[in-house]
Amino acid sequence: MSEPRVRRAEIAIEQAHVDTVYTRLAELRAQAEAMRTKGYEIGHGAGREAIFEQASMLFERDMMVYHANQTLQTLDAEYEGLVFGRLDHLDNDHIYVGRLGIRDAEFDNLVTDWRAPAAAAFYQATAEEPMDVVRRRVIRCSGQNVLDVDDDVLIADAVPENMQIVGEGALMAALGRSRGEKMRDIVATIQKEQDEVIRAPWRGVTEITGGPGTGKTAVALHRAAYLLYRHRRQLGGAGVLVIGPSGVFTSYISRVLPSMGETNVELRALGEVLDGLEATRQDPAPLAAIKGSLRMRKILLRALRDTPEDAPEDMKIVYRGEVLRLNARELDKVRRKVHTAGGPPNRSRIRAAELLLDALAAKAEQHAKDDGRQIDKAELITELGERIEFHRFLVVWWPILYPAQILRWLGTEKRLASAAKGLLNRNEISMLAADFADRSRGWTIADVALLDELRVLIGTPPKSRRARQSIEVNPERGGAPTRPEHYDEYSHVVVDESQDLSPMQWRMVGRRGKYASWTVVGDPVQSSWPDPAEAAMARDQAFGLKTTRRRFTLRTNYRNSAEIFDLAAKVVAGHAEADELPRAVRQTGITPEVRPVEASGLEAATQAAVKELMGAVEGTVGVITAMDRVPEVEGWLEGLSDERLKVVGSLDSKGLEYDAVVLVEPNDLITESTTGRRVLYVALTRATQQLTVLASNPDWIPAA
Ligand SMILES: Nc1ncnc2c1ncn2[C@@H]1O[C@H](COP(=O)(O)OP(=O)(O)OP(=O)(O)O)[C@@H](O)[C@H]1O
Repeated sequence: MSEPRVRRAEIAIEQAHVDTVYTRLAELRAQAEAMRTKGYEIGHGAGREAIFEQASMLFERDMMVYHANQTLQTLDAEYEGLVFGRLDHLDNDHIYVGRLGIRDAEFDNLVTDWRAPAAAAFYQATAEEPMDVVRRRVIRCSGQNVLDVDDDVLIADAVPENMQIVGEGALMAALGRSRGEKMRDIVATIQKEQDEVIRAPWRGVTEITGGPGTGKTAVALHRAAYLLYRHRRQLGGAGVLVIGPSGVFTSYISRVLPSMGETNVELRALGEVLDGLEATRQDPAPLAAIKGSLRMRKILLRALRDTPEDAPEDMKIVYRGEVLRLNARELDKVRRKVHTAGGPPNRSRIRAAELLLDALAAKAEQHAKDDGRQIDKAELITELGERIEFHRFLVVWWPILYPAQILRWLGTEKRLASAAKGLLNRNEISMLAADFADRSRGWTIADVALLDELRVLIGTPPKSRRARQSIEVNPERGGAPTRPEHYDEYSHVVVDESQDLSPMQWRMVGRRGKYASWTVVGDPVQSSWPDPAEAAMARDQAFGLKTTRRRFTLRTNYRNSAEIFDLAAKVVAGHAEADELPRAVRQTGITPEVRPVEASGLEAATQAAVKELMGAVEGTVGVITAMDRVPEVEGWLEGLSDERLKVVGSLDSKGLEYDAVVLVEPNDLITESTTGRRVLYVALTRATQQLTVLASNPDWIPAA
């Protein structure tokens, strides 16, 4: 048979199996629906039964509804091709590999879940170590239709006569395809070096390093799905948290886990880790460097121990006809004494009241001594402690504190200078105070870590502490748990772009992973954080005492064409060891264009380049520029609004990718931060197919 006919015949064979799978899926769905309905009926009968029977019925109902909902959720996930692989073994048997395990009514396997041990050979078998696999087939589907098949032969001598072989490389085909707005899963083409990371043990800390486009993010997400599948009992209940650099990034990766049927993973951007906040704004580099450093912890601690802004400066109270008075210095002494005990202020008001009463008693004793009298101290404390005016004083002198309020106080240069003595210089103090004083633009991403630190330092007032609930499982939401505020019991935490976390951010994330194992993804060469040693220390503290640490390095760049990556590698040549740069596997024959442009002609040149690239690629086009130029460049492109087009600042482009990129003024990226070349390297490695650089100054590219 000719190649197209063989291909068509093989597609038809796989289509028949895929049809069987979908028919079975519909049956399973109907069964789960029926179970849910039955569950609800049990609940309705409960009114007429004895109390203990009611309770057990309600429990049974909840469990049935919960399980039915979970099954439906798994079955209803938006699978982009439920079946994607087939392994033909030496013993002439074969299995299908898919996003979900499915058995027929006789309990025979129709599809093996990709995470099951039996499917491991799909990713691990090679011609050198074929693991009894003769042919590995990738099946490409759109919905329920098989579009194509692609084979690897692993034991050439064992191919039986009736076995047909089709295709020339599913991986290359997948890499060459145009990109949409959201990242896709890679279950069908996970490579061996990636599979080892995905299936590494769950305990301890797993570090994944590697250059741009090596699949670190993809691998970390598939690892989360794998761990939940294999260790659901240990990890599922407490939950998995995935931290990414920005909301744009978490939105970009948001479809990957649901497409594998995994909905019980929380994705949070660094600006959203603290409940109730969604910060998206980046600070300019010098401010971010201060806000992220560990010096801030000391500053915050001193700030919250300072006298609150509206606190009264002295206290007067009448006891048995005599005025007892505490002046500012005496009150300060009491305040310091309360803080010396080290408790969070919002939990220390009782202690503050006790010490104030002690100070008042000491005053009364002093007066009495001067007059040659005696007083009963216990009686005084009881009587004054019950007085309404004492309580009125206490609530303003020792108010309940709020994190945002403390940062606002630091907007006063004098207050900040006192809290930052010996830690910040005068320039830094003015810059930071001016920033905290101006709240008109909302919080920045770096502020969120400060607010979270303050939340813990200040403590929860006793009443709201009591109101904290444990995890509630809501069966109506398909089992997705509603977690209490500031939940900190995740069983596994994934941190992406970890090279950029500041020490204060590591502290914030560490708080959520006190009991967790970790997967930490990063590339030091792409770092925009200026003090890696301090960040490494804070990171190690976040991991706690966990001793097992394994590290994997991915070395193949699957995103960029080799031509694009060659250019990117040049700009970090002096900032990276040769083995820190990955190898790009795909040649396109299209070299990136570097266009010299007059600064005055940038607008027109950007519009022209964008139009060209929109015509040249099918998928997304990203325009990357320095952070503070984003609104200006957006203005230039207003007339071209198109869903495929996005303007993004350098720091916000981390982790993203586009079919084509227009990079506007690379020199601006270098000068906007202390790690400018590394940020430029990030920007240059976002394109899968085409890159155009518009530069009014050639300094950004080192001379050959
Ligand atoms: N085995 C694979 N099969 C198909 N596509 C892959 C594979 N590995 C990676 N990719 C694709 O390569 C691109 C880059 O992957 P990813 O974003 O995970 O890389 P990264 O290492 O996190 O990059 P960066 O450090 O630049 O953020 C993505 O489009 C991803 O889907």
